[in-house]
This record gives sequence, structure tokens and C-alpha cells, in this order.
Amino acid sequence: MAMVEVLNLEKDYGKVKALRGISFSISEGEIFGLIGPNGAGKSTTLKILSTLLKPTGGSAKIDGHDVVREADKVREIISYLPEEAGAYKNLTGYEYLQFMARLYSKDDERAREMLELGVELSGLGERLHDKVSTYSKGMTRKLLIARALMVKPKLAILDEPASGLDIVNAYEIRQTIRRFARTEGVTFLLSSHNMLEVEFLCDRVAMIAGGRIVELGTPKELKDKYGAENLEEVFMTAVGAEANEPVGGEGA
Ligand SMILES: Nc1ncnc2c1ncn2[C@@H]1O[C@H](COP(=O)(O)OP(=O)(O)OP(=O)(O)O)[C@@H](O)[C@H]1O
Repeated sequence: MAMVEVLNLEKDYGKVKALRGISFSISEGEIFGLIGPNGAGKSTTLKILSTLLKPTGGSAKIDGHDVVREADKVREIISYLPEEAGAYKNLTGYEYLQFMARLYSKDDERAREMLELGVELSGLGERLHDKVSTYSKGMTRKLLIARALMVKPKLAILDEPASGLDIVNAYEIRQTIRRFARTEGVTFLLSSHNMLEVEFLCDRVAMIAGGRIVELGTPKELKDKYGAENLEEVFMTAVGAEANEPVGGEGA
């Protein structure tokens, strides 16, 4: 059974058609990337799969559970990291991870294991004992990624995991995700604007523009199909100028 099954998903925000019927599935243990320009519908897709938004049409299942009808079940097996997330600034990083671990598990031993894993995944060392308010953007993002992964979800949904970070922080975050995915067999769905990032991380990618999936395949399949050297070239050929067309209302 697929870990994620999305069928003809549609989402309207009033007159704005953010998703116009997208379908894809993700196998267990796969790292799947949604790439596309601003406004393509990436965050909307991730929010629907995280049960934060209801679709206008179509359906989505995670590990066999419908994201609308069985939202509670879905929430138990996913971790979602929004694009613009914050941590409690008055806590230290360590206290934040500890708080989240206790929230997730009533079992002391399990909470302790989560915390240990979170500490390791964050890579923040001694700085974990400083207040989150003193952290750089990169450090905060590392803490949040650690929080999302330490619970070992069946599916980790990460919106722009390394966006806006410098090369070193972005590199470290990508390494953490890849290592974690390979060792723990966790399924990942992530979004990105960064073609290099998805090429490095993802087993398969869906290129999305204007609320539609334009291409879907492994990075190699897509590059071969377009005779391209990298995914950026594939994207520009497959989507090109269309990528910057505004998402229209009815009839668009
Ligand atoms: N709450 C909202 N109300 C109205 N329109 C919205 C809302 N959220 C998103 N949209 C619109 O839906 C479309 C898809 O937005 P979405 O945020 O899913 O795109 P995205 O691919 O994640 O973009 P970005 O890369 O900029 O984060 C855009 O046209 C956006 O303006």
C-alpha cells in the first residue's frame, strides 16, 4: 500500500483555483519532492495532507486514512513543518525539545528516547542550552527539523525545509534529512524552489505549476526525457514562462 495517495485534489480559495486536480502517490520510505514557482500550490497541497485545510474536491489518504474523515488518525502518524514556523523563544532549545517530546509521549522512556534523538538531530551541541531567542534562522530551523523528526513519524511533511538559509546550514539540514530517511525508513514529502535541493534529496519529484502537476518522475527520468543536465533545465523546458502566469479565477 502507498504511504500517500492523492487523487484529483482540488482547492479553491474563493475564486482562486490553487489546485486544479492533482494526483500522485508516494511509496513507503520514499523521499518525494514538490517543486514549483511561487503560488504553484505546494503549500496548499502540504496543508491539506497535514489536515490543516480541507480540499474543495478529490481525496487524499495517508497510510490508508482519509485526511478529511480520519484527520485524527492522520495527525498521529505525520509530522508537519510549516514554511514559517517558530519555536517558543523563551525556552532553551533543549527545553523546547523536551516539552515537545513529553507532549508526544506520556511514556517517560519513550519521551527520553525522542529527546535524545532530537538533541542528536539538531546538531546544536552546547547551544541547545541557550534560549531560542538567541538562535540564528539556521539554528532555529535545525531545532524545528529535529522536533519534526525525533518522533519518527510515518510521514514527515516539510514545507521548504532549507529555504532562506545559508549554504552551510542548508547543506547540514539536507544531510540530516537524507541520513534520517535512509536509516529510519521514514517517508518524506517536501516542497522546495531549489532544484539542487530536490535533486540531491528526492527519489521522485513532481513539478507543479498553476495548481497542476506538469511532470513527475525520478530526477534521472526527467533529465533523460528532456535531454537536460539538471532539473532546472527540465523545469524551464517543461513549464517555462507559464510558471509565472498568475493563477486565474473561474474559466482561467
Ligand atoms: N489563504 C489563502 N487565501 C487566498 N488565496 C490563497 C491562500 N493561500 C494561498 N492562496 C493562493 O493559492 C495559490 C497557491 O498558493 P500556495 O501557497 O499553495 O503556493 P506555493 O506553491 O506554496 O507558493 P510559495 O512557493 O510562494 O510558497 C496562490 O495563488 C496563492 O496566492
